[in-house]
Amino acid sequence: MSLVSAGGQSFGLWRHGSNDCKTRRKTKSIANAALVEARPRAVPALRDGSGSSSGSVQRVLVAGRTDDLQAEAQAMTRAANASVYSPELLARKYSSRPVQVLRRTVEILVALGSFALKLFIDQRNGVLDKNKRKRATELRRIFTRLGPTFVKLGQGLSTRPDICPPEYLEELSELQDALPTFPDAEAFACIERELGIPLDSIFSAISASPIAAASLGQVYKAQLKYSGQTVAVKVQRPGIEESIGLDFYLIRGLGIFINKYVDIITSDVVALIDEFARRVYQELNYVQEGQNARRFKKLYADKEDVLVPDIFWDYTSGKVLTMDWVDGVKLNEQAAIERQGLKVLDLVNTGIQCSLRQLLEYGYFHADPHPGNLLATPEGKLAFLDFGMMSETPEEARFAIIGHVVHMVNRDYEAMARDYYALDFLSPDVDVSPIIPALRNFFDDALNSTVSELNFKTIVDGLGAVLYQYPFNVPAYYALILRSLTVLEGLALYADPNFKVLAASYPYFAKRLLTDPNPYLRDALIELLFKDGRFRWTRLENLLVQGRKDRDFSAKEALQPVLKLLLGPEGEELRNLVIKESVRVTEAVVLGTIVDTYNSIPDFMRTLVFNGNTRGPLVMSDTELKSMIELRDQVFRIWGLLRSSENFDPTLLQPVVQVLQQPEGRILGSRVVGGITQRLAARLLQQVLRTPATGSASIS
Ligand SMILES: Nc1ncnc2c1ncn2[C@@H]1O[C@H](COP(=O)(O)OP(=O)(O)OP(=O)(O)O)[C@@H](O)[C@H]1O
Repeated sequence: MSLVSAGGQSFGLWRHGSNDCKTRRKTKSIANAALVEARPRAVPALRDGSGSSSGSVQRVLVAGRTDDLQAEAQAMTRAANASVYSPELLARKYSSRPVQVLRRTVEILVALGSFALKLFIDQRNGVLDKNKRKRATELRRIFTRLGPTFVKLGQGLSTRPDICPPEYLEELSELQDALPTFPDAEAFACIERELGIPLDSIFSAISASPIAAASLGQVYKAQLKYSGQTVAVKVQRPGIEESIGLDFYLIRGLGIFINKYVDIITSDVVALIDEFARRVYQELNYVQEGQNARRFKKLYADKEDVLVPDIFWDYTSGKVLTMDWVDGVKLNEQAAIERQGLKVLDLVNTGIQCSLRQLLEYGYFHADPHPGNLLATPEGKLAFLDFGMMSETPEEARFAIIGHVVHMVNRDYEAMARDYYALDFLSPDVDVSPIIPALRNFFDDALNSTVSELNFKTIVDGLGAVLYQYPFNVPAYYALILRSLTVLEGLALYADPNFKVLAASYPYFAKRLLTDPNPYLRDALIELLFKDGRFRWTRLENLLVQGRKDRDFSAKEALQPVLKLLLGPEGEELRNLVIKESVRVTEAVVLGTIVDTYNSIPDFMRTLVFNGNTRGPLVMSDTELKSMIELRDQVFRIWGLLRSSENFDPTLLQPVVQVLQQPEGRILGSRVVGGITQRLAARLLQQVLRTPATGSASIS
């Protein structure tokens, strides 16, 4: 999209702007004053400068931040009259406008009524399932025709597997950027009105038409006059508050009717509508969106492969948002990305890692990561756009989600079903027992290979199908999480049909499990590592192999939470398990060494030393010996994994030494030694007596 010069005398663009020359001259001085202050990126400019001392750079940083805060405060003042959702105000307003209300009611009823009629006919003809996809496409088109409220409603429904069948979820998730544009003249007039400055004072150039038109606004590319920086300017659709206000008034009326007369719907429909409307109104306040972007950037853009545009507060208001222009290609334009020498899968991986941190670490996440909002920059960074819809995962739910994945890996369906209380899916009075067989049915089939080989969408659809049949209430944040990851998986699958989101996420889960001191995660780790009183070394090895793939993995933190528990008052059960396991491992190491030594002796020496007996140094079945050697090798491999980690620190073992030094530990140590001695003594006795064992070990 070419830029049109906005500054020159010969320039005709201003015809669209303010017609009042006097007003323009008056506002120009305001503009100049504002421009002096408008330096959101002053810091890099100074860093490039003439080698100022670190002290002065610090002072400038602080000054830059203060300027930014002031500019943000001014933007907030400009947005002070942004509408907030008030059902009472809407009721007061529209009860006195019956014609307008009637016209829109008929429009909506005709569109949705004809759709409902088709569903009714499908049901009578027994083709409801067969026509699902077709009807879902029709519903998407109807929502697009009915305008922004319904596009938003459709976008919202597309995240609700508990309400919509999968075909509808898929179709409705395509409701993006689907609306027609509005006249540029109105957009430019809106910028001038909102910022109180003529367009030519702000921009030296601006695209003559929008580069994108989305549900609530359209976006222009422009160049800032004071600095020459290229920016994106999002301008809200004129009259949008009016149109969504009327729609919400009507939809709420329907909700009141449902609450009163439709008994099969037990949820409070009006409360759901109010919550949704509140979110949409929040999206209409672009200052709020700018603040979301700033918070998101602070939390996640510390990684060099993530980019979040900076906001230019001086040119931002409730209806105008000015931010850094991001040069990039949408993540679903794979050919264009590859032409730049970038790999889609690398970018998707960055997206997945960033999403996991959003969802499970800070709990503050981008709730609308559709492909249009994710760009690949020429430097290979993943840029996030559109911070209108953000959501938060409550802290308990973050841990419960990780636990749920662990239970899924373990195929512990009882625990999975119980998780739904912690996840707030089910109220505590609901009996989970009927859900367990449903979960088992689905996952036993789906998980017949390893979980990491499983398609994320298959799991989501399967869970969705289970949730759809039971009295679940999926909190909005959870539905949004699923959507975020499904979107990323969908993008990855274009590039590599074998890509698995779970496999890509597992290193993060493994790292969190191995290192997070949160008691819930520590217990989940213990649960994962011990089953039926046995330590599962394969699980630990797998976790370490996976965890090491995560960039933030620190070997010295691995297992620390569990080691600490070992010493604590709550660690009794764990201590017993550890003692048993220590005996097993020590025995494997000692006997393994004996076997190795035996094998290293030349045949003629063996005959001499063992007095003609070549059956081996131990009386043990093949299987027993094999599993013992496997255990020993596995323990060595795990040790090797830890030692070869970059930041391995021998003090890692300090807690173990501490355990052994403390009275509690000494008891533990003596119990270990006692256990080993007993086992070795038994072996020795067996050896001496040479009980003829079936299939005794042939060692080679
Ligand atoms: N900073 C930017 N740099 C480059 N392009 C941008 C920028 N911001 C927005 N765009 C373009 O404009 C499009 C619409 O922007 P955005 O998604 O923020 O609008 P919206 O009205 O909030 O959309 P939605 O319907 O998803 O809520 C984006 O998909 C992207 O193509």
